[in-house]
Amino acid sequence: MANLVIGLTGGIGSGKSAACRFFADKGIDIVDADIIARQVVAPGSQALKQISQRFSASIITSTGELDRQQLRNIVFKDVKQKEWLNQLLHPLIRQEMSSAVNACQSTYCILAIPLLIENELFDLVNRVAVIDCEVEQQKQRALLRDNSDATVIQAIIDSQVSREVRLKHANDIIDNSKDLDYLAQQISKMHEFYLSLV
Ligand SMILES: CC(C)(COP(=O)(O)OP(=O)(O)OC[C@H]1O[C@@H](n2cnc3c(N)ncnc32)[C@H](O)[C@@H]1O)[C@@H](O)C(=O)NCCC(=O)NCCS
Ligand SMILES: Nc1ncnc2c1ncn2[C@@H]1O[C@H](COP(=O)(O)OP(=O)(O)OP(=O)(O)O)[C@@H](O)[C@H]1O
Repeated sequence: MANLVIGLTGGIGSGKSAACRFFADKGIDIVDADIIARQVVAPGSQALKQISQRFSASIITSTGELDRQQLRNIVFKDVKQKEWLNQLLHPLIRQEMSSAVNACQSTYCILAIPLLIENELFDLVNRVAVIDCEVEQQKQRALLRDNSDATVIQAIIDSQVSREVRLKHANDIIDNSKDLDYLAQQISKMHEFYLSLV
């Protein structure tokens, strides 16, 4: 197990995955909650079966996979459905994250969790690092990346804590308001700092 677990968080489109790639380039083990969230609904899983029973069989594609776009459009338009999904998936995701962190080998590791603050997962990490940019940049980046309309992206932002609240919980702030080269520089500095702590 790594000596130091850094919880990396940030709103949709803030740059968590981009930041993780730069940490991984330095040999740091990454545990990514979004990847685990996909594994727990893999084809044939119990959770996927429960999702199709609640919504409709058409939420599973012909190849047996979850139609994520369809579920995204349902849950971010209806808070009750989102709560149901969260209650089903969050305990499973939490359990898998714990095991994955225990298996980390690098000097320190990164646990990237979009909802670290919302779900008060502070006991899983030693420090909280927030990847930060303007909300407008978040929206633009998420819109460019995802096949979602602006209303859905806004609904996701509204379901997460505000930038101000997130920053209040930060031990470390990673500025992602400029280009990716600038982000890489920020990560290099943060990497040196984390190495100095272990
Ligand atoms: C609704 C789903 C199927 C949509 O899938 P899709 O591939 O379109 O999006 P993806 O999973 O890549 O999530 C994109 C971003 O949306 C945000 N987001 C996802 N789920 C949630 C949620 N329940 N509450 C708030 N924000 C969320 C996060 O910022 C995340 O990084 C998926 O997000 C999901 O299963 N969500 C529930 C599990 C969850 O909470 N995952 C995120 C934290 S572990
Ligand atoms: N500094 C940057 N300049 C330009 N594009 C960026 C920058 N940082 C990230 N991006 C791009 O913005 C999009 C969102 O970034 P990324 O996927 O890393 O965010 P995320 O926080 O992981 O999002 P989510 O919470 O939705 O999973 C991606 O297409 C990414 O390549």
